[in-house]
Amino acid sequence: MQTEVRDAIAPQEIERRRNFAIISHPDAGKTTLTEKLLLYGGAIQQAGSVKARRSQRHATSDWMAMEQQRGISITSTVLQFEYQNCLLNLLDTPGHQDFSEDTYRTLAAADNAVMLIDAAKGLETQTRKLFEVCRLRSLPIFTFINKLDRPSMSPLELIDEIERELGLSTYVINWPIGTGDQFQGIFDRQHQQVHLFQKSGDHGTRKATDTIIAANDPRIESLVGENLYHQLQEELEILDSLGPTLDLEAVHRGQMTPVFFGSAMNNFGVELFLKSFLEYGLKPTPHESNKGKIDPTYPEFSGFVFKLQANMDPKHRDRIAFLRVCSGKFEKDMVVNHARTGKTVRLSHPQKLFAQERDTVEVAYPGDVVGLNNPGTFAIGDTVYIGDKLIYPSIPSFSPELFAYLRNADPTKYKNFNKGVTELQEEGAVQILHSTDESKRNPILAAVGQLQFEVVQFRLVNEYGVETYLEALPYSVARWVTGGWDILDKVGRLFNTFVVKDRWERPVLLFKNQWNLDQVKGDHPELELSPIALPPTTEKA
Ligand SMILES: Nc1nc2c(ncn2[C@@H]2O[C@H](COP(=O)(O)OP(=O)(O)OP(=O)(O)O)[C@@H](O)[C@H]2O)c(=O)[nH]1
Repeated sequence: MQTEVRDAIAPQEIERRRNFAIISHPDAGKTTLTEKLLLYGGAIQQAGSVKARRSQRHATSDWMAMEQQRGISITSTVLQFEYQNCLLNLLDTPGHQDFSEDTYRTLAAADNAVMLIDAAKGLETQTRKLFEVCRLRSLPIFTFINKLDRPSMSPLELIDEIERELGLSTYVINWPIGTGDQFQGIFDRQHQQVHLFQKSGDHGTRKATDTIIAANDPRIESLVGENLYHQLQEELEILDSLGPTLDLEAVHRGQMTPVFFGSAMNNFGVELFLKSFLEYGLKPTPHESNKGKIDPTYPEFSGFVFKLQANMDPKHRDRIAFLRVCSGKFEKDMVVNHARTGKTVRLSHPQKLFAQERDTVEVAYPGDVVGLNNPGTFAIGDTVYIGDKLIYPSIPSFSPELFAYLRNADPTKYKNFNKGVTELQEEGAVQILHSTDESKRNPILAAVGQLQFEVVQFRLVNEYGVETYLEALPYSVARWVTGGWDILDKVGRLFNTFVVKDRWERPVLLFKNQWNLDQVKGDHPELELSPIALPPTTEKA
């Protein structure tokens, strides 16, 4: 075990970092907003290049050819960029909702979430689901309501929906003046300024310079039109009288969300959002561990793995573990302790995962994410540390919604089949359950979306040389039995329920629908059922 105590890291390296993930429903504009943020950060010269780089990479990738065929993104990266001397880490997640398990895990490594909403649609299913995951972690949420240049719901209605349905209080930082064809700009309540909207002729591929005028400038009425001007005055009065003041502590506890309006495509409202996010967003936060909260200023290096990904570069058949740095300074080639195995590991070839480009990382600080070479060393949730033994909490699995037996088409390849299934399970590509009937050996794939199945089958052929077929099971809800097998034995037979076991041999109940689940809950109030599962704690230090 390494005993050398390192120097405390420069506090400004922690102070200037902000780490966040974007949660949204497909099509709300996540890619567009990401590109605009990178544009302001100077990480790219022209919006559109992230997508372009992605597709270049697709051309050289094999299993990710699926992404290209379907025009979806399965992989995720971490985009690091600087703005006004702050360093932002955007934990980018797959766009497609079938891969939301991946997003759930990524949220475990995020300090802040940006909730992106399409102004015409309001809250949508995927956003609600991801919001629930953020709530579990009490993540601060910054809301950006997008596409104001298109016909939208009323802004007051949008705010009301967030408050009512998510139980989140709102504080409006900027307010739209008109929407759709009538969209004239936004009112910045904090600086008492109006930013006039100009449609960007080039789809906002370059940075925009807003025309800003002071709120008391007499020209505003004529610039935005008499009707909208009066409407704005009325709405601002409503906001002033109803809305609470910005309570930063409540924001940081995830109970109040600062709200911004804009149009990512037109680069409008994006910079104002970015500036406020830097001001109010949480800096790298302390993380719970077996030794209590570990502050980012703790001088020893520590971090945890939140995601694994294989074959990002098919030429090398590589496997990457995404490590979130929690404390101390990460240095290339450092030797660290691996909490789960008790072994020491040299962290060689660390990578920065900007879009699809890889750069070697020499140093990294709390809030950063580093890509580590992973020839099977790391599993999701693993802690690495220097100094006193630390263990960060495991990363939960969420209820899958689709289930199918996976059958091996060629029994002579059973070894490859088993290896492939085990490795894909460890990587978190899919959850695996098993029937309690020993004669039924085939694993049950359990996923959030159909495409997860397809990726597993595709990769089993491409990486393990095994053809498989699926036999769908008619269930849509899974619940872990908190009390284990004993309580289940006491309860006796359950109707309309399929009892299976997870990879740790714990009981899981599958239901056809919510109604069946509610019925079982009603009939057996003594059964404690959980939609979330944590790996069993193998060790306490
Ligand atoms: N009118 C208008 N269109 C927008 C705006 N922002 C994004 N869009 C369009 O909305 C569509 C979806 O945007 P994307 O950025 O691809 O959305 P996404 O959320 O990344 O989508 P997924 O990849 O499916 O998750 C695209 O056609 C964008 O051009 C906006 O401010 N105004």
